[in-house]
Amino acid sequence: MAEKKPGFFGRLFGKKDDPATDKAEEVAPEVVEDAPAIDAEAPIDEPIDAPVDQKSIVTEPEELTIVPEPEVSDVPPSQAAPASPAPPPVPTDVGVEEAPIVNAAADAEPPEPEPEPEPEPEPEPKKNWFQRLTSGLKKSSDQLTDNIAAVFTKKKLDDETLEQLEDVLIQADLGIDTAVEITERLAKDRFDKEISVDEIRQVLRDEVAKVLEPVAQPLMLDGGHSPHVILMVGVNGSGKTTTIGKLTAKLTAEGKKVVLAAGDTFRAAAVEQLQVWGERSNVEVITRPTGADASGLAFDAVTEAKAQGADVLIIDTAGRLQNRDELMAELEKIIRVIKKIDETAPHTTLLTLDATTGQNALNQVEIFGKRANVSGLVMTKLDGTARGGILVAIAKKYKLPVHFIGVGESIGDLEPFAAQDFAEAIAGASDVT
Ligand SMILES: Nc1nc2c(ncn2[C@@H]2O[C@H](COP(=O)(O)OP(=O)(O)OP(=O)(O)O)[C@@H](O)[C@H]2O)c(=O)[nH]1
Repeated sequence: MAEKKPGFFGRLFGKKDDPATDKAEEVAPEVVEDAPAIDAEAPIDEPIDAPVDQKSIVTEPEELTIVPEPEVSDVPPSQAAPASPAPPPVPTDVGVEEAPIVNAAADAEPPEPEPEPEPEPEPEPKKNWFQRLTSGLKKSSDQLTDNIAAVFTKKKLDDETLEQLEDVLIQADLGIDTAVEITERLAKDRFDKEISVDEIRQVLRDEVAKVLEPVAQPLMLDGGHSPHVILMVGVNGSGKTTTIGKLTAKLTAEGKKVVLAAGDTFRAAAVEQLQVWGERSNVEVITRPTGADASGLAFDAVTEAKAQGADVLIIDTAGRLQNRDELMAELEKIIRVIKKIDETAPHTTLLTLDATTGQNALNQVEIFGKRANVSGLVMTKLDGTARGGILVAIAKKYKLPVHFIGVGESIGDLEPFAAQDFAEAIAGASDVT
């Protein structure tokens, strides 16, 4: 398992001890007043499963990246806390004289014994990051290995099995190039020989790791910029805002002063969602009323974050489909406007990709890459998808750095991308050498 690399932000910025402070009052008052009240129905509430203990973020940054928030509970609230037994019914139609208390007690049936309280279920042992990654990618790896096993009924590697194996790998979204490389390597080394599924998984793991290693790069924050501007882009629902929330928690835990900008000015709920994440890390969220110009907000946010001496400004943007030309043009405008203040900004443009979208993610990288000059990727929702292989195809084709992957909705479910861990998890090969 590759070594975890928390602390790279610290190394880049040096040990500037500037814990984020509550800047909520500094948001322009008229903006706060204009902001609509939080809608209890809004989907933003779903991932917010427990308030974050801010002290633990600041004082125990190492823990933050590893220990997840409690999972969103499937247990309905009624079961989570057993209700106290109902009080005995009070007779209302019996007068005091007609119902002598002593006799009533003597005649009464012996009281039912108190039901034994249900034993508390054993708390699930906390999974480490690699275990969560492996269980997140289980669907992908199970499907892959089942299909490989189905191909290798004959045990001998011949042309037919190689061809079938290639199909299986392509169906797993790994991409044609990687599929061909894997089968070619097998053909070269093992043609006409007996081979087991484990041996194939081993080759699969090694080849996937080879593709991913060059792109597994930590997010580098350039301490020379104040602030380092991160622009978050991607299609609707790909996980931009959630990733910003998780990333902010990491950065503030390292003592960085972070400011957020709610660039999705189309949807009040999107602004509120970012505000909730901002509160969790106790950072300021710059907002404008719904319908305001997103590039104007970006301009103000860079100006404001600069004035505050923030280390990092993260600008959220509205989700947009890559084939909507006018929306992509709006994104280009946001970037142009940011450059008016700092021509080197945005210093990082992160494209969030939803792993469950499969092949369409390739097209997203292509178009966002060209129009927004994407500098790095975050792949979200790798938990529970059978399509995790797409990251391999993207890495092979575009060679863009992959900084983080998300395997859940909670604050701790974002980790720097580690090629070897991913390769092992997707090949289901942690048990083969
Ligand atoms: N399972 C899982 N869900 C995630 C992950 N990341 C985000 N989500 C969920 O995906 C949904 C969409 O996430 P958002 O962060 O709102 O996505 P967005 O890109 O900001 O969405 P728009 O503002 O509509 O463009 C939310 O329900 C998140 O909780 C992840 O890694 N795993």
